[in-house]
Amino acid sequence: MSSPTDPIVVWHDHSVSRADRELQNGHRGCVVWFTGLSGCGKSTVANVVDRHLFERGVRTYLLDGDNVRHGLNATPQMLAERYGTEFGKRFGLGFGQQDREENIRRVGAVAQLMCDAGLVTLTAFVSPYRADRDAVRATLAAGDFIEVFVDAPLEVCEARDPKGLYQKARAGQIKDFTGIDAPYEAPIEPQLVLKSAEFSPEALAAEVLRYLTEAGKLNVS
Ligand SMILES: Nc1ncnc2c1ncn2[C@@H]1O[C@H](COP(=O)(O)OS(=O)(=O)O)[C@@H](OP(=O)(O)O)[C@H]1O
Ligand SMILES: Nc1ncnc2c1ncn2[C@@H]1O[C@H](COP(=O)(O)OP(=O)(O)O)[C@@H](O)[C@H]1O
Repeated sequence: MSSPTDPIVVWHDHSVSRADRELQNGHRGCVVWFTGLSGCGKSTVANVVDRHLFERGVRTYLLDGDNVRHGLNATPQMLAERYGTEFGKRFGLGFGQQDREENIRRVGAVAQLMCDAGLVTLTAFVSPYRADRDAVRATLAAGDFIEVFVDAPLEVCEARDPKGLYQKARAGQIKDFTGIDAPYEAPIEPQLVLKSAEFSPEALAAEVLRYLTEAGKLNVS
């Protein structure tokens, strides 16, 4: 686990450790990182996993791209309404490569804090760039980052198109749309591959729960 250092901003150790929290929770903290094309099923399967874990008494939380982009990683337009255009331009995030890099960096830092707090932290972001996902993995201890590739063919995602975004992207109304005119770099060695064009959300969620159980994340023995 590597963290940057700074002579002015000095790390302060907590009096309550991650191990203390995991013992109280009765399970480990970790980050379950769902990645895949828009429309592949990240949010759906992550929500099913979230619900099952919650019902089993696991302390869990779900960070979803669409939602985080309304607050922590709001768009320039959203920020401009309250903070002004210049502020929005400087801190708001769109979908260019560097904005996506910053989106993933910020949410990766939040996921690291939640993992350290002993939460099973689920993240559902397109996160198309391998380097961005690898940078998050590098901030976590070995085994804490569980990469889940939600794998559906582009044509299936486009046929689903629940928000009509593929249609707008094809019409040139949205630029830099993943899979259309922006790349998606599939994971090379993910911990899990979920074939979301072939199996139901419940079946895919069961695969994730099975992995977490077998990896020892859902107990502290
Ligand atoms: N240009 C472009 N490319 C991809 N996706 C777009 C774009 N514009 C808007 N959207 C909608 O935003 C959601 C993706 O946000 P993410 O934060 O997950 O994207 S990323 O990780 O920064 O690539 C994604 O949500 P999901 O469909 O749930 O994946 C899209 O609906
Ligand atoms: N395993 C699945 N099988 C069939 N349809 C699915 C599956 N997972 C998701 N869907 C449907 O596909 C669409 C996109 O799902 P969503 O979870 O929003 O994808 P993402 O979060 O990756 O954009 C939704 O209409 C959803 O109901």
